[in-house]
Amino acid sequence: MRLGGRMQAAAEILADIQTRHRPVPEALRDWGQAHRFAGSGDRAAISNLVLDVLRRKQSHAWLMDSDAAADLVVAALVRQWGYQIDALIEELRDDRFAPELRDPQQLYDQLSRDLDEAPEFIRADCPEWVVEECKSAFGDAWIAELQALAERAPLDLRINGLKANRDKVLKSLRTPAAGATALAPHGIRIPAPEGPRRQIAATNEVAFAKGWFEVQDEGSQLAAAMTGAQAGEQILDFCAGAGGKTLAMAAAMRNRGQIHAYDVDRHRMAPMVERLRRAGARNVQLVENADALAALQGRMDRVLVDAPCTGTGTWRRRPDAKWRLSSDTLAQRQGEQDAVLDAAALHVRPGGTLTYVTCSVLPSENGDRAAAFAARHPQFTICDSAAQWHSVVPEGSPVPEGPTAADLLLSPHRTATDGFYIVQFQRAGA
Ligand SMILES: C[S@@+](CC[C@H](N)C(=O)[O-])C[C@H]1O[C@@H](n2cnc3c(N)ncnc32)[C@H](O)[C@@H]1O
Repeated sequence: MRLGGRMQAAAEILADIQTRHRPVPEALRDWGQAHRFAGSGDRAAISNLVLDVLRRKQSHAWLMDSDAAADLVVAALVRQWGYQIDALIEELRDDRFAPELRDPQQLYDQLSRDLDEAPEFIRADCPEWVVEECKSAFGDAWIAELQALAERAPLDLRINGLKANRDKVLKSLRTPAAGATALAPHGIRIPAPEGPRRQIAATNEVAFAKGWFEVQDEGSQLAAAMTGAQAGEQILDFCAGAGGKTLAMAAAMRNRGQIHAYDVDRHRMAPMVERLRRAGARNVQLVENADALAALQGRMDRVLVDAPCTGTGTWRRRPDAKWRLSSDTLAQRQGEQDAVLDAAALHVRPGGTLTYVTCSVLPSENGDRAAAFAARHPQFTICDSAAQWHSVVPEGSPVPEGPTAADLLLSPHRTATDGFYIVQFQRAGA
């Protein structure tokens, strides 16, 4: 396919997402099934274009004075893919599948408007109703923070120390752009490809099948490391899901001690069985029902709550979620977060720790929930995260302090990771 056909396809898929409120992966898959002639390069380019438009949908629409999908696609090609307007017009000139472009002068005038004149939420490319929360999370840097959340994300891998090391994985990948992550001790980063290019399919690698690495954002790797899970300890991963952090803790514990992995939705844990086998992790026990948790009460050295949240910290990877988020969903998550913290806290032994993590940057899911928990549970005090941070990351890495300075707030702008909030409590007594 030539560029015009790809643009047309992206516009059709965007219209489908908009009008039928469909998740992006579903809309892309259906388009692919209905257009089997499209090669893998076409599919990658179309998918990149759709996701790029969604990342900057609002500022594109403001500049173009239109939220028509075809106009947003043109804006993405110029603003995100680096096309010069003249070159774009030239490339589309004899392309019969290309969408009709506006008059070149009008295009030029619109795309060179000064975005600084747009309202703040347009410059930040976020829903207007989250502005106050974002200001309170990031202060003066909030627009830069939100703009960083509107960029493409790299692909991060976590080396499984039970089976491999960084050099071994880097050699097997043979991807010149791959290198060590700046903060996470077992991470590899492959930068996001530009324009239409495809990211490597890491899960098709032999090294992946052998369990040498997992795909995991650097922020998520750091969140798991911040639990401080040590060999020989008893750990409860209370919101284990498919086990991203369980696997990271199992590797850190060198298979010694025990991780009890629980999730209220046990179906979510099913993929973990195969992931654990592949990783050679043998110290994880899946807890399939809440009754079985009773035996663990008051006995755990560490409990991790990787709480259900709005996922605002992952907007780079799931830009459609940004536009679907509602204040009702946010309020619902807060209730779930309080409940899950209260339930998980029962399992911490005296002197043990409780780590609360979200992949959100919104204070009402983060510091506010931590403060409310501390007020309800005076036997838990907030630990100073800085010492633990320094024990995980390379010397001299600044502490990405959260609002209380004892907690942490990671973000694409601060730490070049997804957005994560991390706070640790210690239960009184020894
Ligand atoms: C952010 S996801 C966990 C991701 C996982 N820890 C990982 O690293 O791959 C949050 C999980 O919390 C689970 N959850 C929600 N409410 C819960 C509750 N009350 N008790 C336990 N798990 C809960 C959800 O089913 C979901 O799988």
